Amino acid sequence: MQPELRLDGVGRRYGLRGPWVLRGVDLGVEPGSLVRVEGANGTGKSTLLRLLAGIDAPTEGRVTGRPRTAYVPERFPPALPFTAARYLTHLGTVHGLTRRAAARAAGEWLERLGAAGYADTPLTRLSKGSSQKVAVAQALLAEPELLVLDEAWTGLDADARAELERAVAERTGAGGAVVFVDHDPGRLAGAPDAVYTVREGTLHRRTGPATPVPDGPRVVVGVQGPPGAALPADARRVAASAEETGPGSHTLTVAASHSDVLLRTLLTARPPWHVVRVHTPEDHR
Ligand SMILES: Nc1ncnc2c1ncn2[C@@H]1O[C@H](COP(=O)(O)OP(=O)(O)OP(=O)(O)O)[C@@H](O)[C@H]1O
Repeated sequence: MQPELRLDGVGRRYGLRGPWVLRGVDLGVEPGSLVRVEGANGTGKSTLLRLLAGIDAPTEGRVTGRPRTAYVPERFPPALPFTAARYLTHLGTVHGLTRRAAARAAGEWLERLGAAGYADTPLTRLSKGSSQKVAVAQALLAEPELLVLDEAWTGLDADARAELERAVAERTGAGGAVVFVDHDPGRLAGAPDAVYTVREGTLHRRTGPATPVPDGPRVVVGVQGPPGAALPADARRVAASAEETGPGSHTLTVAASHSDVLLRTLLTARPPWHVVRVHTPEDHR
């Protein structure tokens, strides 16, 4: 069973006498949960994410229950003498994959993110967007139990952004936790289990409805689950509404921008759900 990562009384300041950036942070990240972190510029979001990712240690307080963690930093260091594929394969082996499995996973993720054409390009010659795809791929390679994403969507093209949203749904669907910061308030809107704001040097849990599901076009999805199975929690969160229409049959309404994430969540559920029908609300009448 995957451990729950916990921060208790955590504080961080830089330098012996630097001001406290964060103090008194108590936070648990449950397996399978999606957590959004918000806050104004320079409030300490990246500091918190580095602590969660385990690449920085708190000045005070305790971090316990570290799961297998992967991290997409705000700035990815590309100045390494490797091609994208060799770099990712190497990192895959560092994460515990065999060389063969790492090479396969590297190829699959470059393909999914639309960067297969850059597999043999040295990291130093990649554009900013392609570098970001490598940064995302290195974090997803080994199916981490905790995925920490610091502005990971920034610089990606629309297809890769959608692919990363699907990857997040897959991780949480598989029981992993995902913590993310993103400047777009609509990112994964409606999906997070918890939203925290970094303000005045500490963390505040946002109560009330999480980020509202955006207005705009909707899609209606008819699904049939395995006998007796409850609708997967991730699907329930992404959907704007869900209605049980018969034994195992549900009709879900979802923002069109989130329909891909919803479908992927259902199709990758274990056991998978059968998508019976996808249509617009107008067709439904
Ligand atoms: N390595 C460091 N050394 C010294 N000070 C740092 C370091 N990293 C962050 N800080 C300081 O800590 C504070 C919080 O920075 P942090 O990058 O965590 O905030 P943020 O909310 O992620 O900001 P942004 O939204 O601009 O990315 C800032 O005052 C920053 O200057």
